[in-house]
Amino acid sequence: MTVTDVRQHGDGAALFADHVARRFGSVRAVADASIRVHPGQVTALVGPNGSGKTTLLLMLAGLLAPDAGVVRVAGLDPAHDGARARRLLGWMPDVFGTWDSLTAREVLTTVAAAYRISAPEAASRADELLAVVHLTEYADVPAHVLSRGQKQRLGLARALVHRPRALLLDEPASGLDPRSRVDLRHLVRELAAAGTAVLISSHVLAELDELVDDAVFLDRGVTSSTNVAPTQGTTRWRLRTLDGAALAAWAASVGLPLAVDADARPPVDGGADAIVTLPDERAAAALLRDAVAAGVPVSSLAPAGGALEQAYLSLEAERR
Ligand SMILES: Nc1ncnc2c1ncn2[C@@H]1O[C@H](COP(=O)(O)OP(=O)(O)OP(=O)(O)O)[C@@H](O)[C@H]1O
Repeated sequence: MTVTDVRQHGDGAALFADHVARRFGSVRAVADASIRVHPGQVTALVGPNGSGKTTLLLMLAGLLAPDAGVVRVAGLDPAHDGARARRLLGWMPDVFGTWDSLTAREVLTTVAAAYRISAPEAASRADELLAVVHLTEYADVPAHVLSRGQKQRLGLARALVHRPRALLLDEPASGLDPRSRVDLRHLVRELAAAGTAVLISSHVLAELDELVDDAVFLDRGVTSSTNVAPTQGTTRWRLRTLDGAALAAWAASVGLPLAVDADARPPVDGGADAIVTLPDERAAAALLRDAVAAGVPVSSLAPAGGALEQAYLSLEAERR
């Protein structure tokens, strides 16, 4: 297969964007974005506010045409094969939208009808999905009565009505309580295990760490070169001691560089927090053993932030 063929057919990816760009007047919302999500894969689309995440998702969903570049959904071009591409795709926008007069159940059966799912099948699919997102008791309540988090859950159910092969989730966890976030994680992993490709946009990295297989970072409309796996093993560790002077003296004696931990909550009187950079968990265990043996009162040593957060910060540092 030639490079042109790969671009034209999407490289076997369920979701594929290659050097995609999109402007709004003078604003370059997406400048050069490339992404691949294969069946069964969960990928995070991570970037600061205004970096172009929603714009990129809208292009993948076929709701916005790119000015340049190639978008494919399971090999189909949403611009020319819109109906077939949409049939394969589930889209959960960051806000639920105006479906206010319909009940939760009607929202789902209406979407099912749009996908030409028969009425009996639509009714049973709606019941099934309302149970999945824990909204069964709200089935016959108008959607506008639902809370923000409940609307989010209904939005997720709506995206799943037609059993899509690829799923685009824009900030799906915003407004969800902790229980619903855990449920969302389990549901997304189940969908992926069944072969669905999932792309999740978020700037809340902590909740993505356990969920995603890899991540694409977007900054000012430009993706990092390709999908990157969250770094395995943690490099930055937060060390807290009850005696800052003892820690400083021991670190100096063994040549261990300590960095100030700007994010730490204030330590107890005389105590201190420091960031140490370590290659892996074995090094962390050794450091803890040696510090305690040298009489440093260490009260905790833990990874400073998740793997995704660290990958994101190191990428940001490289770009400065
Ligand atoms: N319809 C539009 N018209 C004009 N500018 C737009 C439009 N949509 C997005 N933009 C601009 O494009 C840039 C990227 O916006 P986008 O919504 O894609 O970012 P985002 O990464 O999803 O942000 P957030 O994390 O805040 O949701 C922003 O500067 C935004 O103001």
